[in-house]
Amino acid sequence: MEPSLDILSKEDVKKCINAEVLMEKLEFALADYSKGEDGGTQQPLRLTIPVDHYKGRQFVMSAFSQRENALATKVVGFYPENKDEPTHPSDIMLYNPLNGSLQAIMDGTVITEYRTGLVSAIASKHLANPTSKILAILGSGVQCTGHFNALSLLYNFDDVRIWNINIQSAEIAAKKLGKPCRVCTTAEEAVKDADIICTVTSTSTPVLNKDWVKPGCHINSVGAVKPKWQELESDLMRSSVVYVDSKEAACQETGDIIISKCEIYAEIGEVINGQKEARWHETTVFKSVGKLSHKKYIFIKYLNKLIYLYSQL
Ligand SMILES: NC(=O)C1=CN([C@@H]2O[C@H](COP(=O)(O)OP(=O)(O)OC[C@H]3O[C@@H](n4cnc5c(N)ncnc54)[C@H](O)[C@@H]3O)[C@@H](O)[C@H]2O)C=CC1
Ligand SMILES: O=C(O)C1=NCCCC1
Repeated sequence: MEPSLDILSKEDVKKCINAEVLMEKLEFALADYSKGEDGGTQQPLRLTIPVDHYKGRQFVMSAFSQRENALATKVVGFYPENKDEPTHPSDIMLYNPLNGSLQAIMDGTVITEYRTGLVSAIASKHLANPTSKILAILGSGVQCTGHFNALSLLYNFDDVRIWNINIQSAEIAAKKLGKPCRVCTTAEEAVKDADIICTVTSTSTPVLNKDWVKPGCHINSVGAVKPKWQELESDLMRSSVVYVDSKEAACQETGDIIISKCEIYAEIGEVINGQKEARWHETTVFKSVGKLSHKKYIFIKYLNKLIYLYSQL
C-alpha cells in the first residue's frame, strides 16, 4: 500500500501549536546545533535564490535531527512588497528519515511566526535583565505579534511601545495585541529606557541607533536578512555583546554582522550549553537570521506527532 500523505493548511497547523512546548524544543534545538557534530544534527547552509526581477527571494532550508528522528525542508519566500499576499509565503515538507519518502506537506507561515518569536524569547531569557518591564517593538507586521506573544510567555511587561514607518500599520498591530500599548511616532521615542527591544522590520538601512538605547538593554534583531542590509546601526553592533543563532549563517547572510564588522561573542546555543557566558548586565544583541532549519525541523516533528493524534480524534 502507498504511504499516505498528510496535507495541512494554515488552520490545521494553528490547531497543533502549543507555544510553551515549542519553546522547550527550540531551546534543545539551539543547544544541539551549537554542539556541532556531537549535537546529532545535519544542517547545511540554506540556499538563497534571488528573484530580483520580482523584487523577491526564496530560501530553501533542509535539515535532519537525530534527537527528533526527523528530516524536513522548509521553503520560504521574502517578498517585502506583497500587499494582499503574505510577505513570507512558506511551505514545509516532512520526510520519513528511514527511507526518504514524503510524509506531509504543511503551511509554513504559522510555524515561521511562532518559531522566530520564540527563539527571540529564549535569547531574551538568557540575555535580558530578568526584571525587564519595558518592551519596544520596531516594525508592526507578522513578527510584531509573534514577538509580543512569545515574550509575554516569560515577562509581565507594564509598558509596551510599537513603532512602524507607517503609523496606521502600527495602530492596527497595537489593537491586535490584546493588551494596552503605546504607538510611537519615532523609533527613538519607542525605545527610550526600554529593557527589551525587538527590531522586526523589512528595512534595508538602520532603524535603531546606539545613542537611543539604555545601557544594559537587550535587543532581538530579526530583519536585515540580506548581506547589504542593516537593521541596527554599526556603532550599536560594535559596542554591544553580540550573540547569533548560527555564526556560519550570520557571517554570510546579514549586513548587521558583515557591514559593521562587529565581533560575535557567541551563539545562543553556546550560552544554553554553558560554554559561553550570558552577559546580561551589559548591552546585548541577539542577531537572528532564522537559518536554523533544524529548529524548524523540531517544530515539524512535534507537529507531526500532534497531527497523528489529531487525525485519530
Ligand atoms: N530571523 C528570522 O528568523 C526571520 C526573519 N524575518 C525577517 O523579519 C522581518 C519582519 O518579518 P515579518 O514581520 O514577517 O514581515 P512583515 O512584512 O509582516 O512586516 C515588515 C514590517 O516592516 C515594516 N517596514 C518596511 N520597510 C520599513 C522601513 N524602511 N523601516 C521601518 N520599517 C519598515 C513594514 O511596514 C512592516 O511593519 C523581515 O525582515 C523578515 O524577512 C522573518 C522571519 C524569520
Ligand atoms: O528563517 C526564516 O523563516 C526566514 N528567514 C529569513 C527571512 C525569511 C524567513
